[in-house]
Amino acid sequence: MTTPLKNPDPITVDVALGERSYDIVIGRGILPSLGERIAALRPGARVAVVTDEYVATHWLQRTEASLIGAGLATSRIVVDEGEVSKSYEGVEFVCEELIKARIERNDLVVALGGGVVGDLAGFAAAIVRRGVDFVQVPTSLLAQVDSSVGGKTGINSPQGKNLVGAFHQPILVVADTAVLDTLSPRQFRAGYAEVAKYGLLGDEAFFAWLEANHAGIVQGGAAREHAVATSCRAKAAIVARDERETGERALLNLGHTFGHALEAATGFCGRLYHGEGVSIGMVLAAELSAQLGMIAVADVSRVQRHLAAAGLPTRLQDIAGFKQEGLADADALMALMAQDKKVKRGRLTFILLKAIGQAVVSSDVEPSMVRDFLVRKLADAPA
Ligand SMILES: NC(=O)c1ccc[n+]([C@@H]2O[C@H](COP(=O)([O-])OP(=O)(O)OC[C@H]3O[C@@H](n4cnc5c(N)ncnc54)[C@H](O)[C@@H]3O)[C@@H](O)[C@H]2O)c1
Ligand SMILES: O=C(O)C(=O)C[C@@H](O)[C@H](O)[C@H](O)COP(=O)(O)O
Ligand SMILES: [Zn+2]
Repeated sequence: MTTPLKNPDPITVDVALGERSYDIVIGRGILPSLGERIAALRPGARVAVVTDEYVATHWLQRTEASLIGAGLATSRIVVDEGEVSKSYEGVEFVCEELIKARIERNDLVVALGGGVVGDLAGFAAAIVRRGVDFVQVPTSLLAQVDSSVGGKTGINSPQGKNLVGAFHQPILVVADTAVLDTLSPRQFRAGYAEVAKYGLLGDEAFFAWLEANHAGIVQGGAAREHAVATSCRAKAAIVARDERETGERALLNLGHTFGHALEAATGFCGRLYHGEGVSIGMVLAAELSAQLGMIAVADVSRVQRHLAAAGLPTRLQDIAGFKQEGLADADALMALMAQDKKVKRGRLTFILLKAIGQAVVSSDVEPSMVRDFLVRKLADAPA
């Protein structure tokens, strides 16, 4: 695939949810069109832009210029970067700032940032005045392919990941792929885990395309837009069929039962980013699937090889200091997994692989088997 000489037209993906339907608009250099797009949907609305300190440095002025240029009044709320803002303190701060700015029910919140800002601002929008509309302007790869779509919003509890939140769909998603040029290489790679997830859970051809083209996504150009659009189409289709995760949507949690427990065990900090936990979690899910006789061992190796080739951690020992604290303890990880939102009547639910591109939801795995599996994985890993 070659880089086009000039920007092609943006790609629009529809999230078909009846009266809560919205567009995801994807394209290089489309941030300046944000104001016009919002003004067309909500003429005269006042807009509170929620962002984090890093994203603000690069993209806040251009975002505000676009909004003001379209005749929209703006205010700004800047939070600390990182997972620490997805907290009770973080949501209290954003809610109080929205109220102080007199954001009314007919006004708008714009979430300008990665998944942290999207989840946090979306949750604040869901609860301030019992619900204000919001627009997602995702600025990380992870947010463009995953967190800005589907309406899961929320914060972490000290006891686990995303344990307090609400379903609140945005009214528009605007993903300017040029914005990803300022993302750090490690954060770019972490977001890539969620891209690979779509291939693994339901699209073998996309996974094979990623094996050949993942470097092009980093470089930018048409491969990047293709990866973002393919991921958004896959997520939009699942969300449209199962908005509230009563069944099929759980497939989007591939790698997350293990991954969220690892994030909690490492204290939601820079030691392990969400996408990195998902990468290790997807390899663990594939290995568990192989142990259950569901997937060929050669396919598990293919999963691990591709994620490692993309520069992602794939083993427990890839986590800095993993033998410390609760991380190297199977019982502590089991206790963290017991808080997973997919747990039903105390039973863990896993997303398992029958093949690359064929994931299934299972509540049939015996906890003792999972524990033994973790004990073995931890014992295999060198200190
Ligand atoms: N709601 C969902 O469906 C969903 C889906 C996947 C992940 N998530 C959540 O998303 C979060 C992870 O999101 P993330 O990986 O985007 O993390 P993040 O929001 O912390 O962003 C990663 C880092 O990159 C910086 N950044 C973002 N965009 C940038 C840009 N364009 N230029 C320079 N720096 C930039 C941020 O300041 C931050 O330091 C986790 O909390 C995860 O649970 C939610
Ligand atoms: O949108 C979904 O559904 C997902 O599961 C996407 C995940 O990538 C994302 O990390 C999500 O926040 C996890 O959801 P949770 O319900 O397990 O907190
Ligand atoms: Zn995720």
